[in-house]
Amino acid sequence: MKIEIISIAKKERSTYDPLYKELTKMISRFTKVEDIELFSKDVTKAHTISSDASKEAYTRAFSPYMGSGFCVSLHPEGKIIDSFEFSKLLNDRMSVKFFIGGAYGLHEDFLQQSDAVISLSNLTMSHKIAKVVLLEQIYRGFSILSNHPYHK
Ligand SMILES: C[S@@+](CC[C@H](N)C(=O)[O-])C[C@H]1O[C@@H](n2cnc3c(N)ncnc32)[C@H](O)[C@@H]1O
Repeated sequence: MKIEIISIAKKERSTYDPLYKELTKMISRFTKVEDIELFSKDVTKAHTISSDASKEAYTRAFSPYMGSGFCVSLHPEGKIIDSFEFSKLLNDRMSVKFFIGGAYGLHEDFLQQSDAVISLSNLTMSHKIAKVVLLEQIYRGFSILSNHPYHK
């Protein structure tokens, strides 16, 4: 199985890097996670235009990654699920792709194309924090699926 986390984010050092590294290492006992950060000139330009233009640019950046695998979009107004439901997203799949939007979120059309749209809570988080929470839930999800004591 392969997991990809694809986000609209500048490739730069972050305070959260040690957490990403630690959680990715924990998950590696179950599967490999690839962290893909995208921030094209198209996105930079769209940010100077409008929220809609920005969301369209995010969709263009994501489009090469859509169409294969099980595509899960992260959206504050998505479906609130618990960790057991989250674990089912990972169960028996060859490829799962998680999409984290940019400053303006994700386009409605993109959300409709996704196989699932989930919320991590009613709180809106920065994309960097959303990735930390997502990684921890991926580890917890695999722990649930394999009856590992991490999830008590
Ligand atoms: C700064 S937020 C975007 C906020 C934007 N106003 C919106 O409504 O989506 C950047 C990204 O982080 C992710 N995110 C933030 N909070 C989230 C939450 N509570 N649940 C799921 N994803 C979240 C989403 O992918 C979002 O597109």
